[in-house]
Amino acid sequence: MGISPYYVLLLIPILAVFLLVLLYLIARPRPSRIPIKGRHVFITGGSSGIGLAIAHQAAAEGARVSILARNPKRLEEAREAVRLATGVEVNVFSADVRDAKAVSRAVEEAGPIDVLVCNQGVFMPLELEKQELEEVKFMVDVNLMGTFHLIKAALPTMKRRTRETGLPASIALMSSQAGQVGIYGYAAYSASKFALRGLSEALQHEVIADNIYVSLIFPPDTETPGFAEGEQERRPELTNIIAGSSKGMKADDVAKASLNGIKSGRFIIPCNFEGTMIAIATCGLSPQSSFITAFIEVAGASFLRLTALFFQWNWFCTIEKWQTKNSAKLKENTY
Ligand SMILES: NC(=O)C1=CN([C@@H]2O[C@H](COP(=O)(O)OP(=O)(O)OC[C@H]3O[C@@H](n4cnc5c(N)ncnc54)[C@H](OP(=O)(O)O)[C@@H]3O)[C@@H](O)[C@H]2O)C=CC1
Ligand SMILES: CCCCCCCCCCCCCCCC(=O)[C@@H](N)CO
Repeated sequence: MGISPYYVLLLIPILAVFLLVLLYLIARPRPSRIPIKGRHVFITGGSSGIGLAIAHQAAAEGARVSILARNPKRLEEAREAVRLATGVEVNVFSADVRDAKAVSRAVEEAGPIDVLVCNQGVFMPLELEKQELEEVKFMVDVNLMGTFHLIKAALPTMKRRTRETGLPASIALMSSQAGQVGIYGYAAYSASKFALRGLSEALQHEVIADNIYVSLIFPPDTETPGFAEGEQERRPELTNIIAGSSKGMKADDVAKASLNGIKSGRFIIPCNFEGTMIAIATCGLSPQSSFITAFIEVAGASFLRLTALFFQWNWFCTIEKWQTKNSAKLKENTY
């Protein structure tokens, strides 16, 4: 007599179903679809790399596209490239995002925005000790302050537009996997990208009543002109090794993941498999509209923490080995 111990096993699926139902009820913000077709998508840094790839795809999907960057020649080339590929005429705006007035003029001229993609960004990896404060400030100004300027300029008309059309809108910010985990060589860059997360979490609370969804995009190393130009050879070798833990991507694939995430109103948008793992490991107190992802976050928490600790262990070992090797070399050279 008595209850068979095997009944205990039944508890697992029952708990899982209970948890799924609970998460379905409480996941916030409520899921939404954000249409792109026929709507105004404004992309900063849209003349190169990831931004240009997003411009191409948004145009191909029937959006009205505007791009903003500094260099007018590169903007014209981008306009031409999108026209050749899709037949769509892109509006171009030359401005430096560090100049709040110039940003606000461009945004006004472009007209009300439905999807704002703050993608402009600069990256100069270097150990903080060797990096000039000027470069630190440059990254913070372009990556963080530039994003503030854009949102401040676009928000009032975006709000009016969602009220008038009844359709949800989106503000998407381009962070980086280096905005989820700080790694060697990225003290300044990571600071500028982590900051976007605080901005996004707070902003999502403030704009949900206006039917605006905030998205944060976290790409790994991506093949772009900006990445090819300086980063790969300039980057400290330890940064190369650690960043190599996450598989690199093509700009087109990052753009596809970004647009899919934006259209589904996702708060956090990972781009590759490692990115999905990092997103779950670093979910923290962030908004989550998908109850399925919420379920994975809850069920996977301890396992992913353990995995993350193994990654850190591996990285610290690499750093230690590297430094022992280098100090040996240094000694050789002095004798
Ligand atoms: N490539 C990568 O490995 C990764 C990139 N990212 C992020 O993705 C975003 C795009 O990167 P990626 O495509 O590689 O970069 P690129 O260097 O290829 O392009 C950067 C774009 O931003 C514009 N831009 C730069 N500074 C300013 C400024 N002050 N004002 C206005 N526009 C500016 C550039 O135009 P112009 O110079 O004419 O102003 C260009 O259009 C960045 O935010 C980056 O941090 C995230 C993870 C990985
Ligand atoms: C729990 C499981 C964890 C799994 C793996 C963790 C891997 C972390 C890799 C960090 C990569 C940082 C890339 C920065 C890209 C970038 O922004 C620059 N190219 C500049 O643009």
